[in-house]
Amino acid sequence: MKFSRDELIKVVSTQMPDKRWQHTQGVMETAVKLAEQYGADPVKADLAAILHDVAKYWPIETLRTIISDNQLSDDLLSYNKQLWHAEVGAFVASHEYGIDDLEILDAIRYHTAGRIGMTLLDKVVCLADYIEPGRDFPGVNNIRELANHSLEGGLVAGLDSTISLLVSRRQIIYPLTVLARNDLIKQMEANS
Ligand SMILES: Nc1ncnc2c1ncn2[C@@H]1O[C@H](COP(=O)(O)OP(=O)(O)O)[C@@H](O)[C@H]1O
Repeated sequence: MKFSRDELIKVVSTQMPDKRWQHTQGVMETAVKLAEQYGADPVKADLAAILHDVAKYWPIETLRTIISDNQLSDDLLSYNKQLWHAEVGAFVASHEYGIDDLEILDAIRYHTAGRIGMTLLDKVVCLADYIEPGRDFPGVNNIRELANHSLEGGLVAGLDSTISLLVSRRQIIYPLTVLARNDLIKQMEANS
């Protein structure tokens, strides 16, 4: 079944604490602005942002079951659980909320890890997740500043901050994020 935007907002907002819904609203606002600035579709950016964290607070065993029962990218299951909600979010958007636009589904799926060959919409949603107004972590203002001038530059700085954090905690890095970062740097070099 297809949901209206208002219906989506209602069903998604009830699946997370207020604070996370506020974050989602910040991502909606920022993703639309970035889409307008960098030539992505603002309507798709808004929908992907509404849904990006829909599964963030689902029980971890539910996420694991959905990923393994539906043959979603199950290499994810041997990496950080924090990555799982993005894959499940795309699945739920498609199977429960009738989103059939692959660009929107991919932007949800890759909003945390990134991927090689990120689309404009992937980049917008992933960067918006780093810099929405409610975010407050060391270096966020630098990422915001870079994002004013370059979508890829802002995103590389965002991914670098995640990679640095993981390195500093000696945590295992899901390699797709490193590949995404390298690919964005290549794109920037090719365009300079
Ligand atoms: N490549 C990766 N490998 C392992 N963990 C990762 C990777 N990328 C992101 N993460 C984890 O996911 C977290 C960010 O997930 P995100 O959905 O943006 O959550 P939040 O919105 O709560 O910051 C990071 O802080 C890190 O712990």
